[in-house]
Amino acid sequence: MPTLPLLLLSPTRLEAPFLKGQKFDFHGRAGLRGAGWVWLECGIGKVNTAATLAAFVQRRRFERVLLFGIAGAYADSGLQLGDCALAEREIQADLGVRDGGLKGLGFPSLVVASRPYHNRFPLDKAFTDELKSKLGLPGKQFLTRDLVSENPTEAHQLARKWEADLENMEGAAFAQTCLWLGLAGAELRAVSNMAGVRDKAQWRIRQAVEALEHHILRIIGS
Ligand SMILES: O=C(O)c1cccc(C(=O)CC[C@H]2O[C@@H](n3cnc4c(=O)[nH]cnc43)[C@H](O)[C@@H]2O)c1
Repeated sequence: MPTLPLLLLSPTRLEAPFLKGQKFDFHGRAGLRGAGWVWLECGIGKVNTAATLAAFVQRRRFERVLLFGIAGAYADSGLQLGDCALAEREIQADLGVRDGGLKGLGFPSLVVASRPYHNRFPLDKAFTDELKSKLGLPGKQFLTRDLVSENPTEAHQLARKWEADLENMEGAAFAQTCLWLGLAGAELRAVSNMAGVRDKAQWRIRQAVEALEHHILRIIGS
């Protein structure tokens, strides 16, 4: 029996220039079909990501979904520019009250199999562990916000408050949507910048995308 294709998502097509496949369009989002995989651009930010994923899987069958892209590393994460990591957990850092997140409002954002989730969403453990050992990458705590850290002090405070290693703008929405829909989700990020550093001369986007290329091509077996 044929297995279902792997669904790959990235916020922009700039993070996936190395994928070659049959082009398609999904409500203005770029897509590609390859042997055993489908790639879809999900857009920047949480709303774009959750909406695109939920709409796309409504009429198509997938078991496994991998979100990949660039990200900012927090200074104490042990991650350097160009390094990659897989998410053990995603933190939705925008929701609820400043001290206490959504628990402070007294209700969860999601309940699955009687388990409440507030601001922290695990990625699928089996899929993530498989990728960690196949690719030799560490598992880290990822944090998602609509607003990026705009200076090192803000980045440091966020990292300390949430015990996070890496900052991005989509992952928590992806992890929450996967949990809700019963999809096995994993997330791979390459460090393009240190979080809070806005000087693009200090960013290494090309190096990060090359690191993504290395790992994604291994995953899809190209
Ligand atoms: O101009 C800035 O200060 C700035 C800071 C962070 C990111 C950007 C972007 O335009 C990229 C957003 C895009 O890439 C991911 N990303 C990459 N680095 C970070 C980060 O340090 N904090 C949050 N997100 C980051 C993000 O997931 C988006 O898809 C501009």
